[in-house]
Amino acid sequence: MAEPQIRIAHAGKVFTSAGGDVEALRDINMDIPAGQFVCLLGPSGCGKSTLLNAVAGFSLASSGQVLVDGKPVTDTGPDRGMVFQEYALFPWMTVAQNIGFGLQIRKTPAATIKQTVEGLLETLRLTEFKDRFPKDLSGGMRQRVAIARILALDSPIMLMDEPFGALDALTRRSLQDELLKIQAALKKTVLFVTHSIEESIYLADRIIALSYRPGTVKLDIAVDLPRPRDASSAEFNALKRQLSEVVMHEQQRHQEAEVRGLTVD
Ligand SMILES: Nc1ncnc2c1ncn2[C@@H]1O[C@H](COP(=O)(O)OP(=O)(O)OP(=O)(O)O)[C@@H](O)[C@H]1O
Repeated sequence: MAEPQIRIAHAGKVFTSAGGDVEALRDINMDIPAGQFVCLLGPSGCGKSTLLNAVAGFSLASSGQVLVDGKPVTDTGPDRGMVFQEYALFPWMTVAQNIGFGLQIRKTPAATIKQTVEGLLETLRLTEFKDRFPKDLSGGMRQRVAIARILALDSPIMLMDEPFGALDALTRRSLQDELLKIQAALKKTVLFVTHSIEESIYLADRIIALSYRPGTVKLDIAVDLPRPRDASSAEFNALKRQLSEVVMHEQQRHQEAEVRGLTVD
């Protein structure tokens, strides 16, 4: 069998601070093949962002292994592009400049940058906004720019941390659909963090639900429903019920821990 593109083996993460240690992740194991769309699901504080950051190389695992294409992650890299919830765009650059920035850093020839940026502006329906600055865009458009920016670098892996969490329901659905189209066309591997059960079922080939602190893999399931997925179908709702039970249970542990001011182990 082919090597997985991302392998996480017995990974753990402990944050050390003056107030004491926080064990955010414990013994996380998963193999993700190239081209798979994986949603990491769980309530606030279960370690979803911590796990994504360990794959991105922003903040490394404190134990175990995180491998990308067989190599341990020790730093960020061009093979992994990240999209955050808050739109991490450069406010002083136009849409087109934001999209082309990574290529400019790589010293890509200007003609190639122009061609790539124009193609992405079209794919993400941003052409008429190319000369605007981020402050003059809606939230949905800013996230389109953020997606275009990592597509420009052609990273095979897209890491997305609640990218649509701040958007209204309609904009969110349209970006979800665009992302699915892009992923199907470009065969990217996507690791997508969300706390929305519905979003995870709508998007994912596979859903991995994490438990509340320390984050462990609570459930790892394939979603085989045909696309586009119908959120009102019986199959969709059966899966929603199954996942709700898991997530609600962890949410409850989170709330109890907050009330007691304690860490749940
Ligand atoms: N730098 C840090 N120092 C100490 N504790 C941290 C640090 N970063 C995260 N944590 C703790 O680790 C746990 C996991 O945090 P993380 O942000 O990964 O959760 P999450 O599932 O992404 O939550 P959310 O959906 O709220 O972003 C939390 O309890 C958090 O308080």
